[in-house]
Amino acid sequence: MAISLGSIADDYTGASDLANTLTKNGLRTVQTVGIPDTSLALPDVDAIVISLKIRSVPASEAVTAATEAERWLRHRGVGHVLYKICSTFDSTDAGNIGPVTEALSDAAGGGSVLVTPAFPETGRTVYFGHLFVGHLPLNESPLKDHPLNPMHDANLVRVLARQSRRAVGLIDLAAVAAGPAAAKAKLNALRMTGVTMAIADAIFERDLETLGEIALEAPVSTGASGLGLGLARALVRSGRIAGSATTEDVIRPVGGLSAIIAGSCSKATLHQLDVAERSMPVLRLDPERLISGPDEIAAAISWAGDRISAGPVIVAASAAPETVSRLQSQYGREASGHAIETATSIIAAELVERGVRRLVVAGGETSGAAVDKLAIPAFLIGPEIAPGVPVLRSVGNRQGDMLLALKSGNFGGDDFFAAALAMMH
Ligand SMILES: Nc1ncnc2c1ncn2[C@@H]1O[C@H](COP(=O)(O)OP(=O)(O)OP(=O)(O)O)[C@@H](O)[C@H]1O
Ligand SMILES: O=C(O)[C@@H](O)C(=O)CO
Repeated sequence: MAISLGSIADDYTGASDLANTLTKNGLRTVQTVGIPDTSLALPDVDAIVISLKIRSVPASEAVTAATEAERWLRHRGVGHVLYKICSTFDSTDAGNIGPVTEALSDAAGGGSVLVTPAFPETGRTVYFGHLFVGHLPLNESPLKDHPLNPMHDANLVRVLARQSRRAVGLIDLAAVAAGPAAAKAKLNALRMTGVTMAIADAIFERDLETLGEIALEAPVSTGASGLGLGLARALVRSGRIAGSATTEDVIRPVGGLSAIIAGSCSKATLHQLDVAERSMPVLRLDPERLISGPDEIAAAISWAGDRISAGPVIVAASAAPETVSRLQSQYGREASGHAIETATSIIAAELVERGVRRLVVAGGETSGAAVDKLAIPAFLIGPEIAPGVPVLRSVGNRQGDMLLALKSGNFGGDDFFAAALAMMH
């Protein structure tokens, strides 16, 4: 199997977002959960996206997991590895984007690394190193209230520098808009001054096409789906890939029951839950009871069990920022997040035991915990439900074929949940 592009994604929803972008741009892509076991039969693909759950773990753990995945990819002949990060640059001053990028680049022999979270299709643009979410700078966007990685600085050169040993510079829009030669010259000029990581501005897809072309000349790059688009288009343009990916067969019906589990507390998910509540039963979990013992989990499973044969149900831990901060000040940020993810993953697994085969999960960490609990080793990529969210078909799991959607917290339109279920039969 000749794999042209390898990616290591720092969370599972991010991995399916990237796999969706690569597929839409012609690359036959598979998403694996961790490094695939040798016994797992993978289809013939152009790109492989290894999903890890390393966005919010200690930096040293993230580095170990990512470098192991990099070694696995290089052994399979992958020439370029994209470290897939969040389009809102979710991280803390302790990492993990800087440390992992440096480790991957060092493992590949050093050199300059392009870094850009721009993803114009979902409103993420970078100008003079400042990340915008729609019309708002990152630090004024809803990401300022993220439960695990609140973002308080839109200047990514500064954010990345705080996490990194290497010096960080900027490839500004003027250089990017002038095309690959000018952007490359800027990257080289930075390198002459000892700067080997560069945040790259990008506002339009053509900027990402430029960046994809120069990124492909190096062994490693770091970015979100926008850079994935640039890399995929550069590979197809170069003739190295036929660009023939198709998705329709992936959504062959699987039958069974359907359910939605939400642990994302993003503004988008909270609104999507309110909209879905008009047409589906929604159970709002009590997060405090979830943390303090198993009763709330048992009650949720029983509530869902009573309703699910009549149609899809939603079980949600999601809450507004004030409620989240109250809980976090009582139990700690990581402890409460982890306890809630564990609880929602148990509920997801129990529902699958009771016949759910079509499952939507909202939230990256929440999806990671659920997919791990279900022990799904890989996914094939189906058609897109909303920008960044494809239908996935499970591969190699003991429950048999399932259709899933792993929704990044901030993605999807108002009616996302109904739209997702409408594509899964
Ligand atoms: N009511 C709540 N109070 C505190 N924390 C919560 C609550 N509900 C969920 N959480 C936690 O908030 C975190 C949400 O992170 P998650 O990655 O799942 O969503 P997201 O950040 O919106 O999605 P993405 O990473 O895809 O953007 C999880 O750790 C989850 O367990
Ligand atoms: O890039 C994004 O915004 C998403 O794919 C993601 O990583 C959210 O978890």
